[in-house]
Amino acid sequence: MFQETSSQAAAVAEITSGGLLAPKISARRLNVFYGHKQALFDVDLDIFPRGVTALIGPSGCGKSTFLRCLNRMNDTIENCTVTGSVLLEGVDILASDIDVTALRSRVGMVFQRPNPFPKSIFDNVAYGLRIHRLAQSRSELEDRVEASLRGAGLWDEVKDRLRESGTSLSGGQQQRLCIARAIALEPEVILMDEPCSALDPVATAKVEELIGRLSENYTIVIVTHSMQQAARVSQRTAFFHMGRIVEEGDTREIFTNPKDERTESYITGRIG
Ligand SMILES: Nc1ncnc2c1ncn2[C@@H]1O[C@H](COP(=O)(O)OP(=O)(O)OP(=O)(O)O)[C@@H](O)[C@H]1O
Repeated sequence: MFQETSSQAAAVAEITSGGLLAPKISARRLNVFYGHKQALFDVDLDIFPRGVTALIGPSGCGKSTFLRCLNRMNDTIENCTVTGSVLLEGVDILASDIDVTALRSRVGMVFQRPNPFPKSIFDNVAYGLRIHRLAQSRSELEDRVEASLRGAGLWDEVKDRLRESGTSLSGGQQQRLCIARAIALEPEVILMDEPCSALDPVATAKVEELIGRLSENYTIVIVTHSMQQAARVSQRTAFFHMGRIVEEGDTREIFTNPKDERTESYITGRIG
């Protein structure tokens, strides 16, 4: 269950070396309401730079709601109110004067179902670069598209078909295309909401391997229903239950020596 690449091991060492690193993101007293229904209750969580933090817990416990707070995706949901603070390198991203478009280019997101635009493979990756005017010339655009596709481990599979539609790819390739689209903007943080739930085991393994490589350079937060996946890809884990964080910390510790009986029940399959 706990096979680590050397880079993941390095990330673990860095993250766990006496807590020397400042958190990349700190959520404090985060409360989220959908209308009158409260979905998160006073959630505090630090997310450390680089490496992977997994959010686990039973269905409806608030994992996706929490994830969406980290790049203000809850703003798009009518009736959703968020209180508390989410500090990204010390700056509260929930503040009213935050440029949400700029925030989302720093904190990218990959969704449960691969959602490529109905555009060519090239244009899917080029889209954000064009919108944000991140390439000054056609050749720079092409270079950045190639680098992003290489970064997502997809280049060799698509280099001869860049003009074909993104939707013509397999599900696993589409998800890696969405990851390429996210990393094209060189975000600092990548949020992943069950990125493998629609994929077969082979495609899942490729995306997990990719997550391991990306975690050398990016801070990754992943929601997963698979405890095996959380154990394989993450160095830190937070266990949510009924809108609260019950326990969080080193993944190995959470899975081998949980402190709270609700965590233990969940990881041993007694609640779920
Ligand atoms: N758009 C919404 N409108 C109203 N209630 C919502 C909305 N999204 C989520 N909720 C409610 O908020 C609570 C937390 O939901 P959330 O999707 O964050 O949980 P989750 O842990 O990600 O669940 P799952 O694992 O099933 O995806 C649930 O009770 C859910 O019904």
